[in-house]
Amino acid sequence: MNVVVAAPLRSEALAAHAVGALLDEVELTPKPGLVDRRGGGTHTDMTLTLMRRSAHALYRGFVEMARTAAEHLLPDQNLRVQLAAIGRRTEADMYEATGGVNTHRGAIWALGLLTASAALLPEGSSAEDLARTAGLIARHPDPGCPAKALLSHGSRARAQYGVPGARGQAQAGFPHLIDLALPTLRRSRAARVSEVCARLDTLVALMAELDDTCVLHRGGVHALEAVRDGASRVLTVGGTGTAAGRARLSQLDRTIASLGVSPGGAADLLAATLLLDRIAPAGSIRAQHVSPAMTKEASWRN
Ligand SMILES: CC(C)(COP(=O)(O)OP(=O)(O)OC[C@H]1O[C@@H](n2cnc3c(N)ncnc32)[C@H](O[C@H]2O[C@H](COP(=O)(O)OP(=O)(O)OP(=O)(O)O)[C@@H](O)[C@H]2O)[C@@H]1O)[C@@H](O)C(=O)NCCC(=O)NCCS
Ligand SMILES: Nc1ncnc2[nH]cnc12
Repeated sequence: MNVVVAAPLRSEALAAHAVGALLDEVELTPKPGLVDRRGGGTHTDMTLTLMRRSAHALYRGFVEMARTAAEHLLPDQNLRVQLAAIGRRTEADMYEATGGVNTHRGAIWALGLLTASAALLPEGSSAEDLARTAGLIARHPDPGCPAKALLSHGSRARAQYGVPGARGQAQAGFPHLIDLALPTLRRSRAARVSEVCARLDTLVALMAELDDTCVLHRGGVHALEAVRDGASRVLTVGGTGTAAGRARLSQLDRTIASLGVSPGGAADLLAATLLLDRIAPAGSIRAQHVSPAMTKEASWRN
């Protein structure tokens, strides 16, 4: 049964799910190269405590994004402008909480867009509809984007290697979430591996397919190929729920440590997957099954 929650409370519930998904991601262990319960991975400036503090600091921004979207009704240019302003304020909250470390910039982007689209659509909407609507919002231009944004690691990697990066992923409606990560999470669960292994399989599936600008920025194409190849090798022997898969995950951990890279984009998309899993459970309704009477704004969802 879907419980309809009043808009302000729903915004807070969505924000709590977004923060919960970020915490679930960071606590997941062992994650190659990333911050987890073992330590900072290949990051010299991040710790588990810092990542937890960062996740909590984003709550206010996610509430604001959800409230703004709920009041707005349409995924239009105006909403994009408002979300970008809130997104930049939320980045400032992150930097304040972390003493200037970029812990969750990509996550603010991905989970912010998904939180906003969940607030915009009827409760119980499917993951596909949430991701597609997030993509509609992301495709509008961002006139407030400062010139210095072109100097970000992601922008440089996109220009140098011609990959779509975090922006392209969102604008395409998060295909890696819908076609890869969420199906992997649910398939692994159905195979009755532990929840930790199901989440690790999801991370590894993302690492095997993503053009992660974090990896490209630090290690170039050679490192990206090594990461993707090592991750595929975990999956080809049945994933992290098998002894062979676990051995290959350890090998991937060593490879990534020796390359000194970090799959930060895959980590963000794992958190986004866990958010969708929380707010759009398997079997949730698709747009074509939503009565137009449920919302005046049904047309843009079809
Ligand atoms: C559109 C924006 C995402 C800006 O994008 P851009 O590419 O210009 O900027 P980046 O700052 O590089 O952010 C992209 C981050 O997204 C993650 N990511 C990477 N590849 C992908 C991918 N293929 N798909 C999805 N997501 C991806 C990744 O984030 C994680 O890594 C961060 C650490 O990165 P970095 O600073 O490079 O770290 P280190 O390697 O550790 O640095 P050194 O130690 O080497 O110095 C970490 O934060 C993770 O989150 C990419 O980094 C968007 O941010 C934007 O426009 N924002 C403006 C506000 C806005 O519109 N908000 C919308 C509100 S809903
Ligand atoms: N666990 C993690 N480690 C490093 N960077 C990240 N970005 C998002 N999650 C991360």
